[in-house]
Amino acid sequence: MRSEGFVFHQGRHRNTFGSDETTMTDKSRKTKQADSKPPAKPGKPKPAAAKGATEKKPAGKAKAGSEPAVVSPDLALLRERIDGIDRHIQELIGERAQFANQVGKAKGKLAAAVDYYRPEREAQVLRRVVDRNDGPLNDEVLVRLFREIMSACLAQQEPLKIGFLGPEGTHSQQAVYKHFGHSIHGLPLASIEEVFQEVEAGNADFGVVPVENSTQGTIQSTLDMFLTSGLKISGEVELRVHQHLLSRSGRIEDIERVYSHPQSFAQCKAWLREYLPKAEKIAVSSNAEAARRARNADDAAAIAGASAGNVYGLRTVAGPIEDRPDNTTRFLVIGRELFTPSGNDRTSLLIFIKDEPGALYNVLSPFAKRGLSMNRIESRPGHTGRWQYAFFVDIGGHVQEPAMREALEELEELAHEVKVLGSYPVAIA
Ligand SMILES: O=C(O)C(=O)C[C@]1(C(=O)O)C=C[C@@H](O)C=C1
Repeated sequence: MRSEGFVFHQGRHRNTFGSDETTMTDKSRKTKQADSKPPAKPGKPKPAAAKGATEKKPAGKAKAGSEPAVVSPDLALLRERIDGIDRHIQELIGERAQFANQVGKAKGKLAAAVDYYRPEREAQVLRRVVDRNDGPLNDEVLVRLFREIMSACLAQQEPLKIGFLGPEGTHSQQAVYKHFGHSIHGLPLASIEEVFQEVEAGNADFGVVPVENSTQGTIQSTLDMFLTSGLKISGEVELRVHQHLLSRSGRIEDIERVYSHPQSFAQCKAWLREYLPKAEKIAVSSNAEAARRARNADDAAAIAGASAGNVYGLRTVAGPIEDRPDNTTRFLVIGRELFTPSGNDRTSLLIFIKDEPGALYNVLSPFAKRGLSMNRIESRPGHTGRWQYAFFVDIGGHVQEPAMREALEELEELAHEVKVLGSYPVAIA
């Protein structure tokens, strides 16, 4: 049970764009994460020391948040350097955008924005960013910045249209921004089913849907959609999910009912038992919907992400309040086509096994034989009537790579039916 790591808040919480959502790659765990810690007390940012310059304390005492009338020469010099670097960065971003435009033209006259999008190339660019990173900024921060640059470069053609489980302020929306950057056109939709439908109909270029949570397990409704949908998985996003208790008044003593999505209630079970054992718990379709309802009464609260609090003007009563501090949700990006290998990919398969002894062992052996690792296996009723189970399996590799291609050919003989749901880059930072 959680005994520390959340704080009760008194004021309206500040916009924490991106700072409450980080990922859980091995590399990121190694680096010190300012943004994966519990909310810190407000403090003055520390500038990184510029090469060859030492910062002396400015003479005279300044009030917090203000500066002495005469700025010290050292401070002025440091700012001059920053100004120069900013000019340089800006020129380079402009130059990059021009080249990205030329790349777009080199692709020929394509029908729509989605045809210019290359997730495998973006993954390669971002992996290089991570490989090059020597600090002081951590991998997540740098990946986020470069994501935004690529997002803006691509949007020169036309912004991508991305469907997600709305309304505004959901963790799904955060996952959209994390994967595609902010230069997109987001389409908040009413259900996961609708996200699939809008991508199938071509009204959205891609959709982002939650598939599993580290605390709560699989989101069955998403997996079940793949049983009948022809859509392909083109990416995955891992999002550190922090839950907050949000209300209009910001006072815990006022709260008699709490709205949230069932998954979020489950993620905060111990906290609720300890601090709000008597409050009525009301399940709704999303956390953002919970926040929307909580804004209408002082005795109501919502469990949701910080961004939902910003969207609906709620105060943070306490947070983060999830029982497990590593609470992470994995989302899938769904689209209409398969993309080429990025060099570090995962393949998701749906395998309908034959109703015979050893069937599961048989269907997995073609991968094991070739050293292809299985990251995940999940069984669901097959919905076919005749065949009892469908297995969702994630394997390391891409369908266009020889070992995977051979394994799939062998598998075709052993399984009742095999559906390739997608081959896509492994989530980055
Ligand atoms: O390399 C490409 O194909 C590009 O279109 C350029 C670029 C980029 O900005 O780096 C932009 C969009 C694509 O999704 C991938 C990369």
